[in-house]
Amino acid sequence: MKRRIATESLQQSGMPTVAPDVVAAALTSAEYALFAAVGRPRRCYAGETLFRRGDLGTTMYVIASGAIDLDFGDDLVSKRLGPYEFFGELGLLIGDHARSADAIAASDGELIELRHEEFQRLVDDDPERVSHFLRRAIMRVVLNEQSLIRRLRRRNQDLQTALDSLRATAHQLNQTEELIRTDELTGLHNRRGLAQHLAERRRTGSLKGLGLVLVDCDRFKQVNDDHGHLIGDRVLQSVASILRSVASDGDIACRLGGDEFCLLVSADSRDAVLGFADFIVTTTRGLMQVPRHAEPGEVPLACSVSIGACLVDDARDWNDWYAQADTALYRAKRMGGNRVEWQDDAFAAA
Ligand SMILES: Nc1nc2c(ncn2[C@@H]2O[C@H](COP(=O)(O)OP(=O)(O)OP(=O)(O)O)[C@@H](O)[C@H]2O)c(=O)[nH]1
Repeated sequence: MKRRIATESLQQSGMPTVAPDVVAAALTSAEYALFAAVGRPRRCYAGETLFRRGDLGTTMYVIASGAIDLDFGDDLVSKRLGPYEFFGELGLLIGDHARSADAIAASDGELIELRHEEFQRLVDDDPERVSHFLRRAIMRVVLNEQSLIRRLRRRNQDLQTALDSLRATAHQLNQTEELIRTDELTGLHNRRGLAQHLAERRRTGSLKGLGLVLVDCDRFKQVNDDHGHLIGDRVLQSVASILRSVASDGDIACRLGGDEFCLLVSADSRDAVLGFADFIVTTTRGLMQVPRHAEPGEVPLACSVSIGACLVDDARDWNDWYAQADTALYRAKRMGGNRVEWQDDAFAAA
């Protein structure tokens, strides 16, 4: 029954059909009698190692009683062989072959050892039976190799699947991290994103030559009150777009919360920082004047903004820079908004 199943599964797998007795791992009783007549009997004991993977060997073994475990290592399936089954035949057939498995006795038992001299006597005594045995032995090696290749392929596929799923998870994590540091409404960095950016710049020593532009919408509450929250959102998005258009690679535009934004830009002089700030104020002003014929009522595209600007002292931290820029922003608000104010470091310290 076992033999029939083995042949059927081979046919299903598209491999060449082989006679059932060729596939069998056990010797026929005639073969066993022949091998037993010339081989050397040997006792083995549970746990005894007959050979290790990689050992060179020229002896073949037939099991007379007991059981032997073959362990091919590398997570491959181990095999347990019983009476009449044989192993180690490649060593005998091709000479000094590196063993492909550990062979360990699973119980006490009897083995028949065959070395080259004994095998030569077999060939002389019964060449026909030995030739039949040889064909089987070779076919068994081929089948074992093919089954090994199939198992390795399957393992490879499993690994590939695991790798794909790891990649997908890493991608999702990246996306989640991106979401965590991004402001949902405007797509700018949020405070967390800004903090990460600053920590990274401090770590790499690249906080020199920066300017801070602190932006706050003027009378934004009124926009919400007059036109509703959705229009308010759109106005915030317009301001965010202007900041984004100014930021180059390495700069960071951020929504600090509500209607407050900031831009941290590469700039090594007051004029350079003021250039960015003026552009933002002028552009929001310009947007407020764009005619909106398609819109019912006077729905604003933007609102005016107040800006406080300063140069960043890399020996200090965010709280100091923010306080410095905020001093200027507060002044701009007090003066009616829609303008830029500058704050020197010395003035902040005073
Ligand atoms: N539409 C909208 N409104 C927001 C959002 N976040 C905060 N706000 C509103 O923004 C308004 C900010 O109001 P205030 O802090 O008083 O500032 P302001 O009205 O601009 O006044 P000044 O800064 O003094 O010119 C509040 O009414 C908040 O409810 C948001 O995500 N969307």
